Amino acid sequence: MFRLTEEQIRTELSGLDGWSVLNGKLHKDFVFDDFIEAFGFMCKAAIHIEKMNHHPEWFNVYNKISVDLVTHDAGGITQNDITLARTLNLLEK
Ligand SMILES: C[C@H](O)[C@H](O)[C@H]1CNC2=NC(N)=NC(=O)C2=N1
Repeated sequence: MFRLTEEQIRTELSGLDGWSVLNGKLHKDFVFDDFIEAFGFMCKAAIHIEKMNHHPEWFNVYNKISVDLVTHDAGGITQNDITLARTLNLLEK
């Protein structure tokens, strides 16, 4: 898996609501109604994450989840990170 160029990342970001590049990783802060909604999102996401074998760096406090996506094996952002970001946005609804 190859790292995406700045240009490719910028293009992909235009279709990824709420995501940005922060410290070389795709970043988004999710906010839910309460802790159970937030944790339920993490549970739903876990199924897709495991299926993709592509894992986020995420931090949860009560109803908020900060997510960072980077491909560790490539040392940067790859298509897998874009795909997972898109998947997380679909689960957010
Ligand atoms: C052994 C296992 O397949 C690898 O470590 C996978 C697991 N999940 C992963 N997740 C992420 N974000 N990056 C990786 O490079 C990665 N590699």
